[in-house]
Amino acid sequence: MQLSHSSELFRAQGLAVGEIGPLELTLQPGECVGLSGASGSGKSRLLRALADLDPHAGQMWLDGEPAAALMPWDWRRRVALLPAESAWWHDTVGPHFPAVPSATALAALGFEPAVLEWRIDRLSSGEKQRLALLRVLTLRPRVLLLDEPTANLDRDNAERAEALIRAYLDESGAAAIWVGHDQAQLQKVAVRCYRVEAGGAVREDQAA
Ligand SMILES: Nc1ncnc2c1ncn2[C@@H]1O[C@H](COP(=O)(O)OP(=O)(O)OP(=O)(O)O)[C@@H](O)[C@H]1O
Repeated sequence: MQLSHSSELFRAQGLAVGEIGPLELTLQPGECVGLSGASGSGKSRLLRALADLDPHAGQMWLDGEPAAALMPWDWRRRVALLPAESAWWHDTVGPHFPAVPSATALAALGFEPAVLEWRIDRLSSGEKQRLALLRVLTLRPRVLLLDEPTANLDRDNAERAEALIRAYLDESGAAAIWVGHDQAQLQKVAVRCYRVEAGGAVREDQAA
């Protein structure tokens, strides 16, 4: 089925993984929505299902095209997951980037270009988190799946990350789903919020 809502960027219909869901969600260009819930409620599993990384029920569309029409790797490049714990497999930072990030982009998260030469084993958890955010943005995804993207950051760096993500959504027309525990932050960054309830039901959070 092809969808023809001209301004609709993304749709998930009946998305469920195990007992988590179903999630009914549409995203417009530039929108960021929040996803919260108790620890272990299933937020990360839902993000992995949205990235088509794990088997799931339901259907998804991007720019009107069904997920099934795209190769899984192509879907994951367009609907890109920033996991809570990033993976690093080269010795230094630079080779992990599909395209060299600009000095401006690095500076936006507090780095000098020399960071690209740094060894991975010297990175702090917050440095890894900021660099992983820059890395996923270089893919220029249409939908960003953000799993607690500022959990390891101090307030200044968290605000820098929030501003960079907002600037990317505004400039590209992409959308984001932001998993977080900090309700004040979610209210600031998200246009609306969903909550994974005990038992796995996902509801729009009217209190947010
Ligand atoms: N492949 C899987 N199959 C079955 N259960 C799983 C699988 N992966 C994770 N789980 C379980 O599902 C539950 C939800 O995990 P998930 O990582 O999605 O929680 P979360 O809401 O993101 O939690 P947190 O806020 O602590 O990061 C956990 O109890 C976890 O052990």
